[in-house]
Amino acid sequence: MAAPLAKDEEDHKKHGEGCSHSHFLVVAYSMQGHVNPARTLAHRLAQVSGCTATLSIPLSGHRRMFPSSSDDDDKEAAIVSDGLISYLPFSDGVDDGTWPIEEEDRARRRDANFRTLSAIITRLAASGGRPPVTTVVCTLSMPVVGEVARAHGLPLAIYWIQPATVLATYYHYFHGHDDDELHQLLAAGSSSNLRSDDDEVVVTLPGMHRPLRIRDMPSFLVEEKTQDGLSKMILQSMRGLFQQMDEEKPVVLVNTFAALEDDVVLRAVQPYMDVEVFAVGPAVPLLKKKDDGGASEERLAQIHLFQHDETAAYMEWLDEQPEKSVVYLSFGSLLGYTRRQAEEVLHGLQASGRPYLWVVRREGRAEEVDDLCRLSTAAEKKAAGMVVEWCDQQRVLAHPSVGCFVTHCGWNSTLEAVVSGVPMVAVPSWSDQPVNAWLVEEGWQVGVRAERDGEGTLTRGELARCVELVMGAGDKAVQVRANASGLKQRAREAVAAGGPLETSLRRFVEFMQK
Ligand SMILES: O=c1ccn([C@@H]2O[C@H](COP(=O)(O)OP(=O)(O)O[C@H]3O[C@H](CO)[C@@H](O)[C@H](O)[C@H]3O)[C@@H](O)[C@H]2O)c(=O)[nH]1
Repeated sequence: MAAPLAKDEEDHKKHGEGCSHSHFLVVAYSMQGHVNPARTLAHRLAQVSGCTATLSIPLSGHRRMFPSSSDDDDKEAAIVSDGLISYLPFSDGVDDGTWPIEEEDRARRRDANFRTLSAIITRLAASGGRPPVTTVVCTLSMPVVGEVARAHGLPLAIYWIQPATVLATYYHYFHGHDDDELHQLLAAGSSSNLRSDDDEVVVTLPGMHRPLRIRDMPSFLVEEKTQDGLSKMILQSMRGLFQQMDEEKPVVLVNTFAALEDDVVLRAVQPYMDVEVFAVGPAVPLLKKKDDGGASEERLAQIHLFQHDETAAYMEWLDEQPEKSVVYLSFGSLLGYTRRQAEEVLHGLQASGRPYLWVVRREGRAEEVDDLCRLSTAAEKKAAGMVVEWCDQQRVLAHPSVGCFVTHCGWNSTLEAVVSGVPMVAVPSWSDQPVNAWLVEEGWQVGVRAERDGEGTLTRGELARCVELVMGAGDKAVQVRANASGLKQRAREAVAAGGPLETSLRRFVEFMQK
């Protein structure tokens, strides 16, 4: 997918030098859950008339996306294009995908990130074929991106790639006073007489009409006193992001759409945050199918940061399964399995009596889990299920044989299931996932939340019970499936040509041109 005539160059020529042209530099971390929505946003912006977009992620991830791209340290990275947007990496000077722990290392890498991101803006301004960058879009919290934008005198937009409900929760948490209801609840939750699974203890955040329980809150807030180093670091960086929003008032783009969270954006976010908020989701490219009707978007091949299990022939296997019969299970791109959890999942899937497709990434897999996966893929089990290391999840969820998604409720996975109308069994783990599970179960009623046991494991019995609850013949299952297909329809209306997503993106572009 190497360089030359890209749509953005053509566009630039077409619009001529004097004409107002927007070039969005979208910056994201090298994580699948960040790259996917960032790339989709960049693609959609590039399709707005007079717009160009470039996606920039750390070099470590860029190399995984484009294995054949230049790897020579002395040379400038080649600009890659997929015909719609360009890709140019930035570098932390180490480029091995690790996170810096030591203060000194962190400062060094931050300097390198600043220099190389800044160089991208300079380079794009100098390259004749492309218009200069006019807006920098930063995915969640990346403080250095704001600094670079400031240094170049460019406006910054924050791209919130989680639900508006999570945005509202953090906002009210960081803006709470000591006597604030939310703070009292969380403080009480971490003391001995209240447990985080206590259903009686609820809080209604300003502007939200449904109450949240402690267990529905983002994990970083609930565990503030007990959390590990990584969670502390993430909460700290979220705090910084909200401070930045208070001080600089950047535009905020949210990966959501009206049918999911209109009331939250209007009542719990917009009146409090005092910034322009644009709903630009769902950031899930639609697969073009014959019966897609109004959906005009064509999906460019998904880019994966993980080795794609091409040999597993899982799509062919899905073709052989009856309609809506398969349980698809994946816990996203970050979580791993303990031996016990893998055993419980395997037996739970088998006990469900339905065909299953299970993703167990090699990375983060306990060694002993390997045998289990071999066991599950052995010939005699093949009719029952398949285990793959990584799949094209968006294609899997769009496959007619898939009847249920057992998910950790990463926001991308959740939206992908919504867009495909697949009912969910929610097994949230950390970060925004408990909130997302609450939206699935209580908000839109398109799935059920599974309970973990005292050790935090999803047991085989619970898994089989929940799968039956959404795939079986009971009233609840029938209702959940009807809701899921209704929401799919509304997601399609949101992204249809001339629909609310297009309007919102155009309004955002116009706002940035003022
Ligand atoms: O075999 C697989 C498994 C996953 N995916 C894709 O990987 C992405 C995973 O994203 P997500 O579902 O959001 O999960 P995480 O990778 O865990 O994402 C992190 O980032 C998200 C966005 O901030 C948060 O919502 C999550 O809680 C956080 O864990 C999705 O687009 C999937 O389609 C594949 O393509 N193939």
